[in-house]
Amino acid sequence: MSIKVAPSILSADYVNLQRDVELVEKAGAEYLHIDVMDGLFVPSISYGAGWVKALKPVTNMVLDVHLMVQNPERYVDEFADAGADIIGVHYEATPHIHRALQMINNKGVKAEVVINPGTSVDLIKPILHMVGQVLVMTVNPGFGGQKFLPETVAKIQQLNDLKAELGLDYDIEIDGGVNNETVKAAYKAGATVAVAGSYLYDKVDPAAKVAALKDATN
Ligand SMILES: O=C(CO)[C@H](O)[C@H](O)COP(=O)(O)O
Ligand SMILES: [Co+2]
Repeated sequence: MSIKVAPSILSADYVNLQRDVELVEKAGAEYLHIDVMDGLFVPSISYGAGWVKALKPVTNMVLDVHLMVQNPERYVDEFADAGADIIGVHYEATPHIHRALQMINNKGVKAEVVINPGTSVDLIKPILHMVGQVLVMTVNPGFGGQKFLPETVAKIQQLNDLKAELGLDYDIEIDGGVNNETVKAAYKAGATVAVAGSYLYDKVDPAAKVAALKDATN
């Protein structure tokens, strides 16, 4: 089975957002990745729960919300109520990662923990049983268009091994610098979902790029 594709709207044309969303959905993308940035955890400010609410009725894709926000537990209810299907919180963004994941699970939303390139998988072992998805950042968070960091592949492999060892069933998502070449090693190591922003949207034909990611992981 090929990798699930999660286009990041960070690189889409905001004035023609519905068009760009429909393009990738028709091409077979399963998730829509929504990057929320607060100007504190990461330098930029992007968009909030209002965008999730607006996108909910125009797509059947899984709304995959990546909170790059300090103390994300402050916003869990708001994003869940807006229609998020998955809410991801950074291990590095809160001293209360367990509580944040509890809150997401209590809302009936799939909980995701996110780790930066400098964060070890060992640190999230105690909470892996609480998540439906782990997001391994393959760049440092905050910006689209960066280069994939190959040293993150070992962490994907470790998470895949742990899944079997602990008898758990989470998806492993990768985010940052993903294209039809970099996706290959990550898929081989166990990645099941690939976020792609600039690769899909910066140049021509996002639909062909969705197909290329699937072909590269077939
Ligand atoms: O979380 C993110 C940035 O922090 C984005 O999802 C990611 O950067 C996607 O962009 P690209 O595919 O261009 O690297
Ligand atoms: Co992201």
